[in-house]
Amino acid sequence: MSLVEEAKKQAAYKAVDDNFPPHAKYVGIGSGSTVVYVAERIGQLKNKDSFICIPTGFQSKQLIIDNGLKLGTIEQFSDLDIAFDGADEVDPQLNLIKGGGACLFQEKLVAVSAKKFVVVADYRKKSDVLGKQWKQGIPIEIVPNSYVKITKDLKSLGAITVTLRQGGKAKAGPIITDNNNFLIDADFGEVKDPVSLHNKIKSLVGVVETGIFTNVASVSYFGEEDGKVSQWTV
Ligand SMILES: O=C[C@H](O)[C@H](O)[C@H](O)COP(=O)(O)O
Repeated sequence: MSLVEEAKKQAAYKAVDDNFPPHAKYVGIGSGSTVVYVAERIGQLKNKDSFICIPTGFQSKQLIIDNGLKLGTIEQFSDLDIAFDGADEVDPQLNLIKGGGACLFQEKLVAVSAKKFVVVADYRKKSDVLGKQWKQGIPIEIVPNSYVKITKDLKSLGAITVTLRQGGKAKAGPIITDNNNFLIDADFGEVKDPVSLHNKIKSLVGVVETGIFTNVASVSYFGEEDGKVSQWTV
């Protein structure tokens, strides 16, 4: 296992061990490569038949199924005891950039529905200020036919570059999210005021959600290069 992969695993295992409520009924499971180890650890719990897991997208649903956990939906269970998820960048106030894996709307829905939201990440995600480490831009989920208008609007708001994310080798054309939307990456450089930037972007017609998460995480676990796990809390 590579250093980064080991760091992800250590952070995820400790996050579950420290935070999983003994009598949890409803648990949110996020998306990405770090949360794979969260699902693995939760799948090792002896009482895993006593709670229901709520996914944040297709990959997350598969993780729940593959680890022998009970699956539910956010429509059925909208008050969660806890949720775990990864992040692309984390600042010391626990503002986050998320959506590098094209999931963000369902992730935010699950995160804000949980009494406690725990972030799991490796050492590369720590940052003084959002936008310093994660150079790809702020992921923004949009309704497909609004992309031309929103591209212009984001530039007016100060975006340096605005890119309609492509599906890569496996798909000619833009990536389609789990909610059948498009995804834009807008580079605003270093984001000094994430709440204000989120609010401005969110007010544009056609924007479904932004990948700026503020005032939602209460603790973040980071797997370090030396094999230890560090924590930031607010
Ligand atoms: O869209 C993806 C999610 O926001 C992920 O949680 C985020 O990209 C972090 O993923 P990873 O754990 O693979 O770095």
